[in-house]
Amino acid sequence: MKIAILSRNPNLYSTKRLFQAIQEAGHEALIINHSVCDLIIEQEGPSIIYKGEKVLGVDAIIPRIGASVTFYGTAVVRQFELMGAFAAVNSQAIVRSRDKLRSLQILSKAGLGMPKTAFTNFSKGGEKQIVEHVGGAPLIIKLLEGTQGLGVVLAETKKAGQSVIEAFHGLKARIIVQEFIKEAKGADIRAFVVNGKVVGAMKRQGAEGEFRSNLHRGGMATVIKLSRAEKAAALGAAKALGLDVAGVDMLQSARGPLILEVNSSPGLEGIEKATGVNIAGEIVKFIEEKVKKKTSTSVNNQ
Ligand SMILES: Nc1ncnc2c1ncn2[C@@H]1O[C@H](COP(=O)(O)OP(=O)(O)OP(=O)(O)O)[C@@H](O)[C@H]1O
Ligand SMILES: [Mg+2]
Ligand SMILES: [Mg+2]
Repeated sequence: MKIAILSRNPNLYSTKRLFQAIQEAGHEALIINHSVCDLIIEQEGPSIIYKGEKVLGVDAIIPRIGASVTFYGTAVVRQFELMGAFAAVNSQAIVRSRDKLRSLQILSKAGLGMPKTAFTNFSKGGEKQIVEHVGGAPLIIKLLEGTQGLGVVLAETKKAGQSVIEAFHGLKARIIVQEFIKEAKGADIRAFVVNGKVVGAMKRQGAEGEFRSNLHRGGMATVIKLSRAEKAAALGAAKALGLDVAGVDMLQSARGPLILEVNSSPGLEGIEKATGVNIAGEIVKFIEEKVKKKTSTSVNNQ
């Protein structure tokens, strides 16, 4: 099988590990920088030109699309899908998961727990009311498309909350406002889901005095065994968003696990190092299973 990793940086831990896992399983591995692919769309069918040559014979792709290139990256994933390649993460699901608001709407419809969240259309003068919607202070304000913990603010008082909302809206930045989950104590849980199974889980504890647990913000990761409810929440979230490979972030609260967000290109370094699990290998196994099934159904249908 020929499996391509869509990644802009071949030196990233995740890219290197996936490359290695593909080769270890006896397949041909290649890395394609999606940001410099040209997409050709014509009557004879879709094709991709990469470094001056037509991309041919790719059986499956593993998209690793950074948040800043979601639009172009997902167009490339879609093109591969149209060309018949199996995508470990579906293009529509990536788009869905990138929008925090849309994801939370879908997760709430699926009956999953989450911090109470409010969204408003730059309402001038309505800041006080938004703060009340989520139960007053302390509260969390986040940019809709932030990542690595940047653009997440904790407001300790109602007044501070209102000013931050005003400031973001003044800059025309879209935000969500959320109840602050105190019991989480600056920690969150990352469950790594592959093909309807939790293949690894870690708890990330924020640095001293930091409410954000992101590893990029100095958080520390340790392996954790999930409760039954946490496992069910992680699997439910990945399923609701249509992601076969996902990093589900949850907070532990007095009312059970609360989903924060679901990542469609979750990093492998933190989770593999914390758990010792060969997560890259699990992703390759999943692809093998899907592509085999696809080939056998097409034979059966002939
Ligand atoms: N409602 C909340 N209550 C308590 N802590 C929170 C809340 N929301 C976020 N946090 C903390 O802040 C961190 C960053 O928030 P979140 O994951 O939503 O942002 P992000 O910038 O998208 O991060 P990522 O890099 O994981 O995409 C969380 O991991 C968690 O530790
Ligand atoms: Mg995020
Ligand atoms: Mg997060």
